[in-house]
This record gives sequence, structure tokens and C-alpha cells, in this order.
Amino acid sequence: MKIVTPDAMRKIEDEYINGYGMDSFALMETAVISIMKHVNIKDRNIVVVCGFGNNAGDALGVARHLIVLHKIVKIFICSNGRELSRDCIKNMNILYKMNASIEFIRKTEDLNSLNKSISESDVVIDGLFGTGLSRQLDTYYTDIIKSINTYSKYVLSIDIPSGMNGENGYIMGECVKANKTVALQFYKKCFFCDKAKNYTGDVVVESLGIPKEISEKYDEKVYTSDEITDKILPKRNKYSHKGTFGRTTIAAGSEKYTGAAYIAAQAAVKTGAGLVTLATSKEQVPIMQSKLAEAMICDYEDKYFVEIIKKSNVVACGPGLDSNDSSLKIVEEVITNSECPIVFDADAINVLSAHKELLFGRKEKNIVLTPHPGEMARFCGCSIEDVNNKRIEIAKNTAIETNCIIVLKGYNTVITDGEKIFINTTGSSAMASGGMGDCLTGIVTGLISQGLDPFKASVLGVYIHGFIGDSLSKQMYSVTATDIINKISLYLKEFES
Ligand SMILES: NC(=O)C1=CN([C@@H]2O[C@H](COP(=O)(O)OP(=O)(O)OC[C@H]3O[C@@H](n4cnc5c(N)ncnc54)[C@H](OP(=O)(O)O)[C@@H]3O)[C@@H](O)[C@H]2O)[C@@H](O)CC1
Ligand SMILES: Nc1ncnc2c1ncn2[C@@H]1O[C@H](COP(=O)(O)OP(=O)(O)O)[C@@H](O)[C@H]1O
Ligand SMILES: [K+]
Repeated sequence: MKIVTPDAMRKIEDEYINGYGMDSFALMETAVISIMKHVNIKDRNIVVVCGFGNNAGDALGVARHLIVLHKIVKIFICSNGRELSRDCIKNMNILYKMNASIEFIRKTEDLNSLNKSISESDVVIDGLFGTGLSRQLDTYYTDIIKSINTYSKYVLSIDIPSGMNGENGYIMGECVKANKTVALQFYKKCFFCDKAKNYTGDVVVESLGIPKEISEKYDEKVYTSDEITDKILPKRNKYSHKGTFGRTTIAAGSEKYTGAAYIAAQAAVKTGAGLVTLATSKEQVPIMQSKLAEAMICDYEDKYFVEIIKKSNVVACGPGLDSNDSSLKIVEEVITNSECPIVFDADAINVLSAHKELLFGRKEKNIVLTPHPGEMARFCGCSIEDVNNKRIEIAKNTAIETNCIIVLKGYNTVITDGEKIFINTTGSSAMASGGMGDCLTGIVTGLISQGLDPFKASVLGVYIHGFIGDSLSKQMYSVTATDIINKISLYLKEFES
């Protein structure tokens, strides 16, 4: 599904109304009907808090329908002296004719009535601000938002929790803490910014029926990953053999770290890579030989290492490496001896932070970097906080600068080739355990091995990895990389075309 900025949303609505001749009040009513689906029919006492724009217009429309359903509805208009939008006035005039209870919040004392009504209510409908919020809020509004957050039992926000900047997720002084947000037509970009989830509650997207031709015209190329993951895996041809599904080399593991190499190699095997070779440190070879039944094993010093890289369809490098000079040598060997796609993870990324020049000069954009925020911060020379505050921008800029595909891991992993951006919606903190990243590297590598292009493989790999984690976490308190590996091939079947 598409993700939009407030600017694109405004242009889309404008074109629909002024270009295609759609009636703006009819469009608002479509929004109202879709929001109504999310009001619990059992709730009786409802407070509707409005600002003065079209977000408020939506809320007043909802109030109108609720009154018809015999609910006890108290409407508070918080315009701070501003003129209401045209469609907002239309709904308000109807409400006056229906003898609805409407109060204006003009001064601090008026807040007492709001507070009392909210504390007696089952639900608050939040229609203060939507995509139009662009500036820091003054105390008139922050006090109202504090009242909602202090006294409400349940909050349903319309389009965006009021107080959040729709573009960057910044909190403009104070923000409504919703239990649920009904987003109109598209996800808003702010939902995928750091900590947004603390305010949005559950997000549902409801269609306004806007024609595809219009939304495509203002496509900002940001999507949730399910936009492309459906039936994306090619069916396995009846006449295919192990060679068809690619030669994969995994350069992983060091004297210091052992598990990572096993997890990455086994994940690639279970994803369906044809022939997997694990190159690892000399000390690890006998251990890996006893653990890995399907993969072949060699060590980094073996002359076979360079040969196998040259023959590979994909190489993964980094899980369980150390960030020392011998790792730099391995990374160099992988890059200089291959033209095939490479997936760099963990310490390979740390090594590359100081040698970015190694990434330049590829004919194709076929190197994937899979940093977690700490590795991303080191790679970009900024703080982890900076990364978390601007995940989408930082991932995109790094993809452009390095000509690589970036998979910035964490909650809502960002996958970008510098042009398109996919934001993953699967996975949870149940998966926050050591080895998960190594498992992801194995999955993405295994998918590339079977012929998927590196960008699509990254989007699908991240999606499946989280999808399996979500599915297992319904019955398991925490999910390990081994749990995921055991289920990969079972779940991959669902993604077959
Ligand atoms: N268009 C359509 O057809 C449809 C739209 N829909 C709905 O409309 C919503 C967008 O509505 P909107 O554009 O009217 O803006 P909204 O969020 O209500 O804010 C109102 C105004 O606040 C102002 N403002 C900004 N910052 C401020 C601040 N700090 N303190 C005080 N004021 C501040 C700013 O005006 P400004 O002061 O910049 O002139 C802004 O215009 C959208 O989220 C969806 O719910 C749906 O009905 C479907 C059909
Ligand atoms: N809260 C979360 N929500 C979604 N996915 C998560 C969450 N925490 C971790 N993950 C996923 O688990 C994996 C952990 O990767 P990484 O941090 O590299 O771990 P490690 O190095 O221990 O293997 C990533 O794919 C990440 O996206
Ligand atoms: K709102």
C-alpha cells in the first residue's frame, strides 16, 4: 500500500475535487461513513473534539451519524477564533438544526466542561488536526490535547493523531494518544517515524475511492512492503535442478563468533538456495562440518574461497566476522572477485564504514547492506538517535550515495534502492534476539540465489522473516532465529506465484 506525505495527499484531493469535479462534501461524507465503521456500536457517551479544518469537518459528520444512532454526543469546537472550513460549517449547520450539543472552547475555564464530558464518555473522537497541521501548537491546543490524554478511556483519531506532523512524525508540542487511528485513503508518512506507534495506536486505512490515475500521478514511491510481496516467488520449474537455484557463498564466522555463520548458511539452505558453500575461519571448519548437513565448507585461506566467489550467483558476507584487518581482507576479496549480487551484514558493514570506496564502481546496483541502527550510525558517521529520527531519509540518502540497496533493520525495517522505498509491516519485538539479523541475511541471499533481483529479494526477505516471526509469536513468547529457520520453506509456499 502507498504511503503519502500531507503535500501529496493535498494534491491528490485537490485534483479529484477541482480536476475531476468530485464534490468535496461528498468526499468528506465518504470519509465519515468509513470512520463510522470503527466506532464501537456499544459505546453510548461520545465526545467529539474538533478544530476548524476538514479534519474537524469529518468529526462533525461522524457526530451527525452518531446522533441519528441515538448516542449521547457532546461536541466541542476548538477553533481559537479561526473561521471554520466551508464543509465544516455545512456539517455544523446541520447539527444545529438537529439540536446537537455544541460548545466552543474559548478560554481556559471552558476546559472544565471538556474535562468533565471526556471523563464521563466511553470514547473521544479526535478531529482537532489532520494532515493540515504544520506549525508548533500553542498552549490553547496543547491544553486541549492534555485534557484528552488525561481524561479519556478510549480515543479514535481521524486520519492522524492530532499534534503529529504528517510529514515527519514530529510532535508539535503535544499529541493525542489514540487507541486507534483511521487513516483516510493512504498510510501517512508520519506513521513510520520513530515512536509514532506510541500515539497512533492501531492504524487502519479506509478507502475514499480516489481513482488510481490520480494517486499514481502524485506517487512519491514510498510503500508498505506488501505492495509487492504477494505471489512474487517464481514457481519451481519441473525440469529444474540444484544448479537452477544458484550457487551461494556465505563468508561468515570468525574465531570469536560461531553461531552467526551457521544461522546464515542454514537460512540460505532452507530458503531454497541450490548449492550453498560456507567460507569460515579455519577453527570453525570442523564444527560447521558437523552442524551443517547440506552446505559445503571451506576456510578463508583456502584458495578455493576465491574460486567459489567467482563462480557464485550471490555472496553474503559479514555475519560473525570481527571488525579487524582480516575481515577487511575478506570483504575486499568478496568485492574484487565478484560481479554477482552481494549481501553485506554486521561487521562487514562496520569494515566498509571506513572503506566506502570499495562499494563504488559496480556496473549494477546489486550490493545489499543490511545494517541495524547502530551499524547505520557508524556507517553514516552520525548518532543512533539521528538514525532513528530520520530512518527513511537516512536509508534513502545512503542508498543514493553508495549506489547500494539499503535494508535499515528494526521496527518497520526500511528497504530502499534510493528511488523506491518500502517499509516493512511484519515482525515484532518477540524477534529481538541474537542471530535474527544473520537469519535475515541468509533468507535474502537464498532468494537472490534463486533468481530474484536483489531489491525485490530484500523486500520479500524482510517481509517473510517478520511474517514467520509474527505467526510464531501468536503461540510463542519469544521467537529465535532457529525457530524461523525451521519454518522458512513451509511459509515460502504462500508466496509462490
Ligand atoms: N480535502 C478534502 O477534501 C478531504 C479532507 N479530509 C480531512 O481533512 C483533513 C485535512 O484538513 P485541512 O487541510 O483542512 O487541515 P486540518 O488538519 O483540519 O487543520 C486545519 C488547519 O490548521 C491550521 N494549522 C496548522 N498548524 C496549526 C497550528 N499549530 N495551530 C493552529 N492552526 C494550525 C492550518 O491552516 P493555516 O493556519 O496554515 O491556514 C490547517 O489548514 C485530513 O486530515 C482529513 O481528515 C477528508 O475529509 C477527506 C476529504
Ligand atoms: N521490534 C522489532 N520489530 C520488528 N522487527 C524486529 C524488532 N526487533 C528486531 N527485529 C528484527 O530482528 C532482526 C535483528 O537483526 P540484528 O539487530 O542485526 O540482530 P543480530 O545482529 O542480533 O542478528 C532484524 O531483522 C530486525 O528487523
Ligand atoms: K485527528
